[in-house]
Amino acid sequence: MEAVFLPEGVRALDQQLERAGLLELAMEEAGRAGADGVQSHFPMGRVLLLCGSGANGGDGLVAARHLYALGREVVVLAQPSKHPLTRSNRRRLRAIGGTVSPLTLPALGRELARADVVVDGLLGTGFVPPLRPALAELVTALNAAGRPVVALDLPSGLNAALAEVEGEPVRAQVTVTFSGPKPALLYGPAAHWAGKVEVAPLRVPQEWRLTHAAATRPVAAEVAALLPVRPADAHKGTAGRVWVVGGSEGMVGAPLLSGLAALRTGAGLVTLYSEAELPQKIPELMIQTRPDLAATFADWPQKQRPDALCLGMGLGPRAPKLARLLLPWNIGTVLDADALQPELAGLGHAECIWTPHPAEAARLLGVGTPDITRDPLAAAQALQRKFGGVVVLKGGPSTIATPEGLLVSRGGHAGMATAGMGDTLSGILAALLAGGLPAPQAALVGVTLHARAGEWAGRQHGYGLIASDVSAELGRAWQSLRDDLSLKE
Ligand SMILES: NC(=O)C1=CN([C@@H]2O[C@H](COP(=O)(O)OP(=O)(O)OC[C@H]3O[C@@H](n4cnc5c(N)ncnc54)[C@H](O)[C@@H]3O)[C@@H](O)[C@H]2O)[C@@H](O)CC1
Ligand SMILES: [K+]
Repeated sequence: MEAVFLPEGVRALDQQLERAGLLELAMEEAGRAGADGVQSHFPMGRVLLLCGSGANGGDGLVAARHLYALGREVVVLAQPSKHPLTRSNRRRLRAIGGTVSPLTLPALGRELARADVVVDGLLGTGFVPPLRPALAELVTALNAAGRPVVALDLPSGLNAALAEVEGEPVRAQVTVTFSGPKPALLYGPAAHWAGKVEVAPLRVPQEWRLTHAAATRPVAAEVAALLPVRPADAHKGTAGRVWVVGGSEGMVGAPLLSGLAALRTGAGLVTLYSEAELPQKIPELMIQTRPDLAATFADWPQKQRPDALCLGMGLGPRAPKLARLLLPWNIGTVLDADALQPELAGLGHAECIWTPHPAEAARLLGVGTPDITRDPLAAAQALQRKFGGVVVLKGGPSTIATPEGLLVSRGGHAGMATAGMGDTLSGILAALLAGGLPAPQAALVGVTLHARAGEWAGRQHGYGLIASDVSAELGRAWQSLRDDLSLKE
């Protein structure tokens, strides 16, 4: 389980490490991980290390010592520092023969011309934006030189907490981040400045990391362990009955995509309820057309209710009314598209999953879309508190808010930014709920399967993949996730 950190969490963890007498060792490990990152990605040539005045600069000085000890040609330009560990690591570097020169614009210009790779140890989680002009000038010169950069913890000038970019941060090819990733390394546009992100967890107790984490990012084997296993005597009635309630005049494709995905995720029986005529394109889907769905469901006998509902895709303005009617059924319920309306605040129960994309999330919270995308963790949490149940804030990556905390998903790719992808996810989630997974687990497994199926489909179709290609790959995604589990065992 990887921990996702905000700056305040890093500070609290540092204080705990300091009390235990471990902070110096943590800096040693961080700097060494940075040096290893340079060695594995840029094993040749002269290394220029830029070190700031805080602990990020201290990590840079440790990295310089390791690289020097490995025989690399090393040049260090550093700002003056009052930080005790940064100062002691400057002394250690000098003690083994390394040199440290003042970081000035002319010195930087001279050394950039001779450097093969640059290590950015200027600013980490202690950065408070905006970048002061003197440092901003250095960053601009560094980026303009076009040398490959390995950033320590995060590219200097990025606000670790946010996905947005203010001013010009360092552009890195590789970022070695410590303890766990920060939101700026996970979500675009900030993450685009970080290049390839490698996590060096540092050998601190896992509970300490998790205590101070803002969110967690489960590894594949942890998600795979949640995949439901069906008993050998399963039949279509026990494999989960899903109702997809959606579609309207001119919007008939969306519920079909959800239904297809539910089938491909293993739902035993999938029925589509719609007020519009839906084309019978998939013979395994049962289609029920009713002139007035609210009247149909109003006195539906409890015994004949499905195991899970998938509500809202292409449903139109009647969606909130139907949601009000169906949420009290208290069964697994996915609310998507037209069912994502602010008037439903507070109606979510433990087994329901709301699946907004950023624009829908903005509508639900009454804010602008940029307010959602700059801070997806805060947005997902605010949605969960306002609506109840579980929230999947869709994106690359998706953010899952449960009553117990926040999760960040892995996987997926830009080719999945096409129409119908959300309908597919909703169907997957409904099938997992119908199969008996509690909503928080269904959300995590569903988002992961969706992303992985998208990766498989992307290998074949590239940016041209369409939503039904993702459903077609769900079986392979499921299987490959299971394989991750057996690799771990
Ligand atoms: N638990 C962890 O994750 C560990 C983190 N470590 C490192 O510690 C770093 C955090 O260290 P610090 O809290 O000392 O902070 P930083 O080193 O990130 O930055 C603090 C320094 O930046 C300057 N600064 C802040 N805002 C600025 C601005 N707008 N313009 C110009 N300069 C600015 C401050 O004056 C201060 O000197 C992490 O990023 C990481 O590199 C490791 O050393 C040890 C373990
Ligand atoms: K940095």
